[in-house]
Amino acid sequence: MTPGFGARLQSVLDARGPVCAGIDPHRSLLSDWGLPDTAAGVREFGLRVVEAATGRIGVVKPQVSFFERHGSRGFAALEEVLAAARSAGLLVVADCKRGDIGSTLDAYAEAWLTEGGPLEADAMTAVAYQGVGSLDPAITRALTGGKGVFVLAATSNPEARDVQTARTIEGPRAGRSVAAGIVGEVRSRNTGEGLGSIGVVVGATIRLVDYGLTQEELVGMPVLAPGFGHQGAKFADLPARYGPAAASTLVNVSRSVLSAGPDGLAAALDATRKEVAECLA
Ligand SMILES: O=C(O)c1cc(=O)[nH]c(=O)n1[C@@H]1O[C@H](COP(=O)(O)O)[C@@H](O)[C@H]1O
Repeated sequence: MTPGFGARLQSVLDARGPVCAGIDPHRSLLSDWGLPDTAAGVREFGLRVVEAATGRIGVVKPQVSFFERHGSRGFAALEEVLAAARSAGLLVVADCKRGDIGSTLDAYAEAWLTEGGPLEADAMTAVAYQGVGSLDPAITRALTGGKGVFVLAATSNPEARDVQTARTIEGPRAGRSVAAGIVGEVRSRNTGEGLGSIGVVVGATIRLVDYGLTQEELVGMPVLAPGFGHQGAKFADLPARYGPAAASTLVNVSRSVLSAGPDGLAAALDATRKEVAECLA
């Protein structure tokens, strides 16, 4: 039987720590790295990040948008980056942030979560604005195929606050925040022992209490935490922000390490891994 994503992630967390490097080839970073703003440029950028991450950390998160900008050639580049990362033994979270009615969402999930597919990743990010139930086709594919899904719950960007702190008026979690409703729904999809395969995105820039969430509600499922560095969150905040859930929280770093450039990236990842480990000790 294929091991679940949660179990695979747990092994990676134990062996290599929680740092997840974003593969975010922003136009400005491409220029700083001396690469062209073309499909060839994003391909080279992605492969360099994979090379630096290999043996240093356990997880990478390619940001699909920066590849999609270059159309079919960008997607071809992304296919190569995904394959290189997976064959280097890295866990890959495709940051595609998909959301739609279930039947359509299933096709997105097929793209990112099918074993042997051209865009195969280990997990994908998904948006629950149409209800967590609309994501069930992806969740089912993940649970049966050893893959994972990270559902946006309380995101790192300030514009999301109104929507995500709004109180629901019906359903099993009536009166709770939208963010807490999503966390509860996602939580109920994880069954069995150990770390679940279906997780949530909870930005490191926010205070859980402001979003009607508790740290305990996050325990047992993977948490993807973006917002460190450029968006202002500090690694030192990790224990206070996530409490007991910090042990299963992926610490995403994108621009803060990518800005070190191709020659400085390996050292930046080493330093980040060390600093994060110290903050969690
Ligand atoms: O799902 C995500 O990864 C994500 C969710 C969120 O709430 N905030 C957020 O910044 N992200 C992503 O995390 C990365 C953050 O990049 P930096 O701000 O450069 O570290 C980007 O790829 C964002 O798209």
